[in-house]
Amino acid sequence: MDKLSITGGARLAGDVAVSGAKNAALPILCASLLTADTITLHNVPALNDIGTALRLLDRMGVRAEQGRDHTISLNAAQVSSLEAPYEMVKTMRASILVLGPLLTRFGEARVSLPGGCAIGQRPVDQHIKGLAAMGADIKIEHGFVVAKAARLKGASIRTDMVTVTGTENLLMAAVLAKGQTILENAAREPEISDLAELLIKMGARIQGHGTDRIVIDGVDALHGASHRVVADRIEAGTFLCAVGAAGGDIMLRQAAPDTMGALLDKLQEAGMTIECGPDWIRGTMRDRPRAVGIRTHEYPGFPTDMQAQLMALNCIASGTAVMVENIFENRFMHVQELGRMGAQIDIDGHTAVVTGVPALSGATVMATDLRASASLVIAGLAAKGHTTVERIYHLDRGYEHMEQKLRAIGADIQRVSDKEAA
Ligand SMILES: CC(=O)N[C@H]1[C@@H](OP(=O)(O)OP(=O)(O)OC[C@H]2O[C@@H](n3ccc(=O)[nH]c3=O)[C@H](O)[C@@H]2O)O[C@H](CO)[C@@H](O)[C@@H]1O
Ligand SMILES: C=C(OP(=O)(O)O)C(=O)O
Repeated sequence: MDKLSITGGARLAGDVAVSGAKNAALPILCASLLTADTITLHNVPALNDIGTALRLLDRMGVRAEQGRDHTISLNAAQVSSLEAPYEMVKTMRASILVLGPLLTRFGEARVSLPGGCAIGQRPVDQHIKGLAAMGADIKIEHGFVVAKAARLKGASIRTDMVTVTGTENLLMAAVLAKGQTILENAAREPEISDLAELLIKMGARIQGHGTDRIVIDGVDALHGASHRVVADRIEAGTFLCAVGAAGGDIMLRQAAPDTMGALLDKLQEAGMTIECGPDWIRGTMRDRPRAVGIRTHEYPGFPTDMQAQLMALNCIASGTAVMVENIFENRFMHVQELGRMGAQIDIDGHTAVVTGVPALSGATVMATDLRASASLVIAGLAAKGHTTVERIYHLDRGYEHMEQKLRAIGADIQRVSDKEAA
């Protein structure tokens, strides 16, 4: 398994091009199942999760052609399997996003039930409840969600909690359903709006995306379209936190600052100077950061996917930060590893109290999930001495060439592959 070897202390300065958003690209790839025409996507990030999604679609008979410059064309004219097997769903929970498209276009689907994962149980009961309300005969059988419906019917659906992939699955199911679907308590994440914009280009009739009430009038068929995936606000935020913790001056290009309000406010509160244009963000950090408290919340609140990275910054900030994780029950797995680097963090339930120390000290640490891994990298960049981050396959799931992008702005960071380490 690859590791990252980091020598901390370098100031970070320069330009970074932000990749397309993993969490927008994954539902958008699955949306290709909704039509027999070709969908052409630009700005698709080169990530392991995207590879997994393409392999899953390939097994179903979707033909994909990878062009240059992060472009992929997909054609689902010859779908031959309506099943998402366990081996794929277990490596990527977002595989559940094929359920809505398969069921609504082909009238049946068999998708392995995702298990829990490091950050929490993450059930998919709301996806199932919504599809049942649209008339699907849906049950759990031998670890699979098995669903059938001659044609889904529009329905009024209020999910019990705000769910991102739940909203996406129901949105994709509703675009080909008969009649009108109203999704109440819908998630408002920018990745949902990005998916809705592609669906509208394909001929779907959707209103209210980006709000908590989405109204969809089903159509009989969708057609081909092309679309550029929105910038990854979490990747951009991760680089800003790295500069916030290590010090420096970064220019993020191809970014979407309008999707990052809650984080940008907090970084300014921490002492970072932020300037933005329509598609760029410049972040400058000259002094030691000030500790900043957050409560994670659904968009437009502070994203849970940025909690771990901001915690790394708080570890070396002046003052004490109270950080509350409201979305996932077990998303403090990085705390113990940060502690091995000298961080002072107390956890009480879903609250972490981080008392900043003047400096962290490098150590060997183990990554446990995607954003936890990113927080350990940030801590390593800011720490004194040498840090090894083990098990970085989590990082490769969601960050495109992270170490190369960091090296280009002055970080001393190397990937050590299995063979070299042996
Ligand atoms: C691929 C993708 O886009 N992943 C993102 C998506 O995950 P994901 O869509 O899985 O997260 P959800 O928004 O569904 O989860 C929010 C909360 O609702 C709970 N829940 C959800 C669905 C359900 O049927 N039942 C239920 O109880 C979950 O356990 C969690 O506690 O949104 C999360 C919250 O912003 C992000 O951290 C993930 O990066
Ligand atoms: C939790 C995340 O992703 P996933 O839902 O794919 O596990 C993430 O992107 O931080």
